[in-house]
Amino acid sequence: MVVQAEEGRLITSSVRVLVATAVPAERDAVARAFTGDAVTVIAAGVGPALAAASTATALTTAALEGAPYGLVVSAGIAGGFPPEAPVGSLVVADEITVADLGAETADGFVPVTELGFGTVTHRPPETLVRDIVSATGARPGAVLTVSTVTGTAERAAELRARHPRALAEAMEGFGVAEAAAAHHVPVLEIRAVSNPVGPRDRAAWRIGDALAALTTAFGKLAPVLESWNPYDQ
Ligand SMILES: O=C(O)c1cccc(C(=O)CC[C@H]2O[C@@H](n3cnc4c(=O)[nH]cnc43)[C@H](O)[C@@H]2O)c1
Repeated sequence: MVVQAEEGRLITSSVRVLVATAVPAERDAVARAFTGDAVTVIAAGVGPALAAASTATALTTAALEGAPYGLVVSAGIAGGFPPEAPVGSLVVADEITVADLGAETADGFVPVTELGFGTVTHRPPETLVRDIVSATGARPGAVLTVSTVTGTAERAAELRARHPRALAEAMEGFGVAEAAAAHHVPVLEIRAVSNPVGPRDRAAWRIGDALAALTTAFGKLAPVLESWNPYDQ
């Protein structure tokens, strides 16, 4: 709920929230937690490019209709870095960092920012991250966005060496955050861990458990999101 003083009167209005998941199963898991129309949940597609395009389209459409979103949330399942983010746990991003946007050199990976371009990190509002931690028990930390799911212990170790605060990796957060930034709208990323980041074992992914954790988390989040004051960042 936003409260604004205008000519001596108090105006209250709810922030409209857009939640962007990757696939329909994630969308349905999140949507199950909400009633009413303050929160819209979309399946924006897999990977940062499609997630960015879908999110930007939804934001533009809402703005043109005169009902803009005030908050964007990237949500879904993710790989968790053990031992901090075990399977079934919940993670909230205090930074959303793209891990593979840059150049490979003889001296190792160089992020695009060190090449003089763009950005590699978006930071969600601190107060909101804190409130989400309190409401859900989620662990706060860096969530990485990758275009290729990690499949070896070596790659997992390399990512953690470059990003010691990383708790999880997924494939959409940075794309969703770029779209939100283009619209000057704050962004969050919330992930339920379905698998460890490391050697590929797709059959071992606990997708059902992670989707259930997502529904439970968003059930606890509903009042937090609906009462958030964007002026309190
Ligand atoms: O097959 C299903 O029923 C199903 C249900 C929900 C989601 C899926 C996905 O495959 C979603 C892919 C989505 O998950 C994220 N993800 C999960 N684990 C990882 C990981 O270890 N590394 C990177 N991304 C991961 C990612 O955001 C994908 O978009 C299937």
